[in-house]
Formats: sequence, structure tokens, C-alpha cells
Amino acid sequence: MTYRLVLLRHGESEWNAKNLFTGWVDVDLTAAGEAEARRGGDLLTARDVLPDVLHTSVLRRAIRTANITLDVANRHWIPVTRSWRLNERHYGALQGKDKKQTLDEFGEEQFMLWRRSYDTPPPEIDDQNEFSQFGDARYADLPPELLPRTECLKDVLNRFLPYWYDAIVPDLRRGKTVAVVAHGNSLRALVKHLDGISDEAIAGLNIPTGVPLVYELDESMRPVQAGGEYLDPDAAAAAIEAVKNQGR
Ligand SMILES: O=C(O)[C@@H](CO)OP(=O)(O)O
Repeated sequence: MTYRLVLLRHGESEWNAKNLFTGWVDVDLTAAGEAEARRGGDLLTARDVLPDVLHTSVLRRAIRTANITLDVANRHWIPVTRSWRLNERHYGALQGKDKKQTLDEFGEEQFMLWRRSYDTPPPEIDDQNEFSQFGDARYADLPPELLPRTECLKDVLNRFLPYWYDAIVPDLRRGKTVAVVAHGNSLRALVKHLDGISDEAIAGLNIPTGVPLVYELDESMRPVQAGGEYLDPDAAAAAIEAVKNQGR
């Protein structure tokens, strides 16, 4: 028996369009992002990959993408669960900063370490910073020591995995087609785990906005085909290039 998992990064956000580091800042989708979410729903319908359950972050851009995609696929009625563990990587003091200006100020090496390395987090954000999540009602029940002030990809993987094992895998084992609608870096963490990508190689992996990535998983919850399958490979390739070149 195999299991079906669908990963979807939210459509273009307002801060993707403005080239700003976003992380946990709760920005909305652009009109282009909404269109990507609709297209995601069309692709799921055309390929008959219809989710039975969906997991998403507690951030608006993922929630709205999930709602639009499910609506278009006529699956608006399925159970949805949200968790902060699926949130984008907390970008620390870089949240709200322009990617190009950051690249110019700190240089290519530091910029890429912060952006794509496995274990180098950006500097912590100050609680008084306008883009801090300190005091945000949606994290009120979270033990204070779990609320990040910055994260590297390793931190994201460590907080994502408990949810993977405790919430997503049980749904897969029940034979459900499971959709996970999340973010560039939280999905990089999951893909690293699934495909067993090394700490070094993960720096070169980018996830495109709005193109469903389907994994068939075996009994040990490992991909039958490494890397899964993008439902629109051409759109995925173009969008991956765009993500890679942000800041340039
Ligand atoms: O700003 C962010 O939160 C992320 C995703 O949009 O950006 P990056 O691709 O640079 O990690």
C-alpha cells in the first residue's frame, strides 16, 4: 500500500511581491497569489488528486491559499487543521527588511547563509520591533520558550517533525489523501526529511509558490519517487528560478 501527500506553498504574498523578508509576519496574498491558488485547485481537479484532509499554518497567506484551492477543487468541506508548527521560518531581525538592500549591505555569503543555510539563524528580533510576534493572540497558548525570535532551517525541522509524526502521518495511515499548505521554508524542511537531503544540499532547494507537489509514500513514509511530482513541472521550474533570484 502507498500513501498520497500533496504539498502546496501559498501563492504570491504582498511581501513576496515587494521583495521583503516575511517569516511570521501575517501578510495577505496578492491578486496574482489568489490566481495561483485557483490554478492549484484546477490542477488538483484535472489530475484527480482530491485532498480528504488538509493541514495548514496559522498564517493568512497559507490559510487563504488553502481555502481558495479547496473551493476551486470542490473540497471546501473537508476537515482542516492549523498549527504554528507549519508556519514559515521565523526570519528574526530580517523580518520586514528588503532582500536586495540586505544583500547589498551584508554581501552574498552572509545573505545566503541567512537565507538558505541549514543551521545559521539570522539575528534575533527584538520584542519591541514592529514585526515581532511577541504578544500576538494566536500564540498565547504556546509555552513562551517555544515562541521563536529567529529560526534556522534546522529549528524549523525540529518544530515541524512532532506535527508530522503526530498529526499528518496518522491521517496518511488512515488512507487519506493529505494536503499540507504551508511556506517556502517550512516545506523545504519537510522535503529535506522526506527525501533525506543532506544539510549542504538543502541550500540549493527552492519551493515554488502555488504549484502542487505530490508524493507517493511507501510503508516507511518515504517517497516512492525521490522529489515527488509537480503537477505543472514547467510552472514549477519558472517559479523556482524566481524564488532563487530574489534579492538580485
Ligand atoms: O521571506 C520569507 O519569509 C521567505 C519566503 O517568502 O523568503 P526566502 O525565500 O528568502 O526564504
